[in-house]
Amino acid sequence: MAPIINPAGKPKLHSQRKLRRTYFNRAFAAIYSLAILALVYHHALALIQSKSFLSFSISISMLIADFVLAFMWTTAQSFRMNPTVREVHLENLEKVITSKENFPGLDIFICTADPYKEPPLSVVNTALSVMAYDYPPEKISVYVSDDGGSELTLFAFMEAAKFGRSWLPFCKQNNILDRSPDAYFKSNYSSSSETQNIKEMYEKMRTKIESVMEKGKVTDEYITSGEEHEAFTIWKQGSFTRQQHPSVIQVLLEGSEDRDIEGNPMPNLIYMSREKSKSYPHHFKAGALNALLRVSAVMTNAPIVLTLDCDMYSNDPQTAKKVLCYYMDLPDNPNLGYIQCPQIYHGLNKSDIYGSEYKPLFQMNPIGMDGLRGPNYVGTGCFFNRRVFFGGPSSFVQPEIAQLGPDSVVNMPINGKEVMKLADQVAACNYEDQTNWGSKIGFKYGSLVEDYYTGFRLLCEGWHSIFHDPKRPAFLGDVPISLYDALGQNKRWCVGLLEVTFSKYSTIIYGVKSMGFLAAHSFTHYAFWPIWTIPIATYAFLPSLALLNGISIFPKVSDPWFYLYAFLFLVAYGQECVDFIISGSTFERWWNDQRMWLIRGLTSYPFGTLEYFNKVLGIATKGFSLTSKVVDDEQGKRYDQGVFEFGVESPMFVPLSTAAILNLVAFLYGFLKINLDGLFVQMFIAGFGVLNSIPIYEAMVLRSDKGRMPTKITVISASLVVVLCVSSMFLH
Ligand SMILES: O=c1ccn([C@@H]2O[C@H](COP(=O)(O)OP(=O)(O)O[C@H]3O[C@H](CO)[C@@H](O)[C@H](O)[C@H]3O)[C@@H](O)[C@H]2O)c(=O)[nH]1
Ligand SMILES: [Mn+2]
Repeated sequence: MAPIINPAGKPKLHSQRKLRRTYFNRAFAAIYSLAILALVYHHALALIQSKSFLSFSISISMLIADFVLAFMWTTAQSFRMNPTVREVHLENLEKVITSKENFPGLDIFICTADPYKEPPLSVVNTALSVMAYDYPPEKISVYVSDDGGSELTLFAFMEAAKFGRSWLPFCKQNNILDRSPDAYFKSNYSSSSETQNIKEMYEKMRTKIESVMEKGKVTDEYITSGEEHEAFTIWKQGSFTRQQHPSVIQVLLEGSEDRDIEGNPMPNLIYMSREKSKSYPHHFKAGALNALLRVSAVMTNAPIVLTLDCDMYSNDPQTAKKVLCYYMDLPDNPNLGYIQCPQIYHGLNKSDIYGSEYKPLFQMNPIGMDGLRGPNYVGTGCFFNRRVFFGGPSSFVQPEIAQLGPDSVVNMPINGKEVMKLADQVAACNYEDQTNWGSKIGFKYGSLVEDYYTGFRLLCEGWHSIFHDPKRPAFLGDVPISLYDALGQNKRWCVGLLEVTFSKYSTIIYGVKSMGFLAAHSFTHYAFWPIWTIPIATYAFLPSLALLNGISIFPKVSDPWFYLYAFLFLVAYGQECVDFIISGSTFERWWNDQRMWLIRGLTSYPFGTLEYFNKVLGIATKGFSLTSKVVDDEQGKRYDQGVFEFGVESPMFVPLSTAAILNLVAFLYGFLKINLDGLFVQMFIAGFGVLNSIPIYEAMVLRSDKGRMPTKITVISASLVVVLCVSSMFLH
């Protein structure tokens, strides 16, 4: 293990600066806070003056809704107080690291969990893209964790190991930028006999992998050596299932022996599927990552660890070196725990209808957090200092066996008996019994957003993190392409976030104590994400229902208080929009992002909250439902055209459609009514709802494709609107 040191008198490897808008943001926040105080006063007044039970109930509902909005706005200001951007000076790196031997080792973890939801071919592409990093290959080890325990995935990787011997030298000699073969062959590369040749090899590999996928198992005709044959025998024993099987660890490439077709060393490539048993919890991805930490410690124990999801391939071969520009400064910054690259996606449709880019979450807010303690960990594209997994900077937690410690030096062949035996032992399902794994050591257990939770805990322990967001994205990933998938993912996040919110490591108490007010508040903003459902649902239903009953709940246009509402709404929305566009997006994408925020407020946020409470009460739990990465052709086409995909009879769509219909009814009613005095704001809100709901109406009425709104949902929702309207009439 090469030490990460920085010789004195070093050239500058990276620099940072505060964004110019910082001061504007701060002044602005002060003004907006005053407006919020005025609103509180206005609400208090309304509450005191309310004359009936009904008006009191309405006032208190609006007060709570606005309180939550104000709370979320306040926590979000932490992202705006000290935004910091960084730049690396890669050209100076070779002045600091003068020979290959001095590069620190890099262990890369790739997680996959289901060959049918995460096609092995694309996992292979991810692996090849990082195996081909511009970095000494003898320093790279790629570990693939297969929680699906699938021979199909192992087979795909055996093929990848063979293809890699040609692919790596091809990339390096031709200075290819897209080192995921799939991305490369989809780009407009210049054709030559060499590229033809390599493309043919890729196609051959692809056909093989796909036909094995179709068969559902690896039959003898695909096996070329006795060694391979032996590797698959374990699956042939009848008792092997994905929930119950012994660990499988296969070294597919060994750097010290295997060479590419040009005779250069290859990186290590290791396939592993940790042992699974129904009687032990496996902790989903966090469990997989901890098994990876241990197995890699036994084999290579590199000081830098990169975690990657199977659907996030490397888009820039220089990334590992760029990251070194931060790591080499470690002596000056001994608490640097991890370097997070943003999640950026390929294949988004032009206006990103599902807001899948999550631009604020993945690209804008981390800049703000970087100026505080550092960005949150987002599960993929993150380079860790291995040491962070063993306690805080000044409180080392010793693992149970010395070989797992960050300072242990491995000098045995990774394929040797001794190493393999130990690897098997640490990949066992009962290995973590009575140990600190998941609590004080490794990735933390207890939340479905193991990434957010682990990052938060690490920063609380005293580590810092850095946000690395170069112009050419370091990694590119897949997005969910149906509304149901997008919301399902968000729902899982909500469950995970609430698990943190209500744990003893809550961001508001433990967080503030450990990392200070502002930094903790950036985490609090996410911890409370699901409560956005309160104001969104209130605003979706209450103003419309009141409008239908002729009850005015906002100030008249002629009332000076009206301007307060107008200011609060326009300015908050305006600032979000401007920030969005400044950070390189479009108005259209911002519009869809805010629409998805509203949609989540009626779907994944409340349903995630429900699921969380079910889990607490011990009623059914879903666990980690994977986001599907497989694209149905028709569905893909609709996505590319920017058409919303409903299709599923999900209960989540019921509140959404109900609100959409109600807003339309209220808006039309208001339109026909002549005397609108005092109802303008409610008309505006209903109209805003209608504008946002256009794709929903289309899906209910105009479309006949498979992605339309299921009739059942439309009927239930329409009936609910009737019920709501009638019962509200009885209330006053
Ligand atoms: O039991 C499991 C479940 C999942 N995974 C892997 O976890 C990754 C993320 O799963 P995915 O279904 O793609 O979830 P997303 O919602 O797209 O992922 C986001 O949210 C997760 C937390 O909920 C983070 O772990 C991810 O990094 C982040 O990209 C994938 O590589 C899976 O193979 C496992 O290894 N084991
Ligand atoms: Mn994913």
